[in-house]
Amino acid sequence: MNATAEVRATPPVQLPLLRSQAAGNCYAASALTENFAIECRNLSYSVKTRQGRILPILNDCSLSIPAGQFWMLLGPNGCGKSTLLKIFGGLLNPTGGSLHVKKPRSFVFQNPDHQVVMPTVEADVAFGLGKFNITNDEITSRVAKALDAVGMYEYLQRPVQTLSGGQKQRVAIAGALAEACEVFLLDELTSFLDENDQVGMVPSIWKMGGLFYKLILQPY
Ligand SMILES: Nc1ncnc2c1ncn2[C@@H]1O[C@H](COP(=O)(O)OP(=O)(O)OP(=O)(O)O)[C@@H](O)[C@H]1O
Repeated sequence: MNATAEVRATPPVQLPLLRSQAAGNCYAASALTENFAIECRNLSYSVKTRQGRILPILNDCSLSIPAGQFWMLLGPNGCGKSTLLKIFGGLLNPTGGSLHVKKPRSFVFQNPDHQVVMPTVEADVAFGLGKFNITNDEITSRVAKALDAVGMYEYLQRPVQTLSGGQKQRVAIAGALAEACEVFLLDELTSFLDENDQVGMVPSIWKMGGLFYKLILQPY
């Protein structure tokens, strides 16, 4: 991904279209601030191939995402959206540039099979809450609210292996919502959902996560 990637705000918040900036331009001189939910400057990421060649994947990516807003990053297949999101989620380390992401943050993978791991829907959504110092009642309440937000409350006791791909994706989203993180990172959140559900999901997440900062990445 280079300076051609676009970041667009999605409804309900309308924001001007931004473009990532080339290295050495407006961001080069100043330090990152904590004013943004996500901010990166001149970020790069490369991998080493089996032949020992350095393969650049991200090159000079700069963007600033304000807190409390819902953003979508659009770009063609293979341009580096997932890689950038994984860097924001702390799953990959950038090889260059600077980065600030508010914490805690939660990440929803493109493929829910990589995320939905517990035997039942209820257990899966509650899984990530084990790391918080909260009561069982609070866990039950958060699980119920998160499942309600994605239209899956009635599936509370369902074994996850009986769910469809789209239902699993909803459960994965509910798991992230239940954690009530500062930054909410969704990689192609609607890839397993049908057209109607895609339209409905964004407002549901917006409503549930009104206090969250969100970033969604999808191909054109
Ligand atoms: N570990 C790796 N080794 C080699 N190439 C990689 C590696 N990780 C990513 N790539 C390549 O980097 C590019 C960006 O991949 P990425 O998954 O970030 O793209 P994307 O924009 O999310 O694509 P899509 O819209 O198809 O999901 C692709 O060409 C991919 O093949």
